[in-house]
Amino acid sequence: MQLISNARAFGGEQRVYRHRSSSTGTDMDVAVFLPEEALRGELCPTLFYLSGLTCTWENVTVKGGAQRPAADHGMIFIAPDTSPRGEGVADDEAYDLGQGAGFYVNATQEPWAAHFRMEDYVARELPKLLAESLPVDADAIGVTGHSMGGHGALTLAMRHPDVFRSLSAFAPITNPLDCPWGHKALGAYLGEDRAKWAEHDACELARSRGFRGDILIDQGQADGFLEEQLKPWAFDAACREAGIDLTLRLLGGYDHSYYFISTFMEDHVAWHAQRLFG
Ligand SMILES: N[C@@H](CCC(=O)N[C@@H](CS)C(=O)NCC(=O)O)C(=O)O
Repeated sequence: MQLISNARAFGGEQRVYRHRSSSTGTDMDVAVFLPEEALRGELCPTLFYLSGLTCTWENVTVKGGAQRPAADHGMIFIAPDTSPRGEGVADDEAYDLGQGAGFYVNATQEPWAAHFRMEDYVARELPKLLAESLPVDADAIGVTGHSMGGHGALTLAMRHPDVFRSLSAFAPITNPLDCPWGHKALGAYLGEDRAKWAEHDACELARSRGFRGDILIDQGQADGFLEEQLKPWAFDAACREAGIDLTLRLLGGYDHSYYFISTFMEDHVAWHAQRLFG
């Protein structure tokens, strides 16, 4: 891993690394906040934050406000990119497909299949690479995310319970089988067989695989994507059916932006800290 930047923050360090990814076949950038404990070499619980459409590692790193609570709890905070990037990588003019919109799946369809392998990257390659290179406690990794990244957090945690032990999300896409973003992206990456989409639908996964812990979701009630794209009530119903303990907080007046995320980031870091510190 090549260190691209490093800045002191809250007694720790905010770093950005670049590394060659065997999953995507591209260089990937990833932001890593290390608290003071990690700088001393102590193994630390670690929270992955998966970002939404159009984002890179940078949005949450500069606007999410995660560093102070991560430092307070002695947690490492990881912000991966949302897709492979670069000239040789397929793309689409729309903001909700291609670069910046990897949807945390392994694409099987052309022209995406060569590089768009974000599930392997986030759930397999990155936890291993980080645990080998930094004081990441591989037995204490949690995952959260926003919007498309909330979908990534919910689905990857349920598909990879050996990797992710605690789970929360901000305004997640909960039912891609039943929303325009989901139809477009999963159709493009996985093809038209809806049975393949169901393997990456949080509602379906709640019923088929479940999650052994409890789950926190925060959702702003003034979020413009709420009714058409996010549908947290669908996930609420699925969790009730599956007997999963979901805390769904509907927050009056909050929208889809990083003002919303930064307001509640502290609660999410604390949620994961309570579950990861054994
Ligand atoms: N650009 C899109 C919306 C994209 C969007 O809202 N992206 C969210 C994630 S789904 C985000 O985090 N944007 C980056 C930011 O706010 O820094 C639109 O115009 O409708």
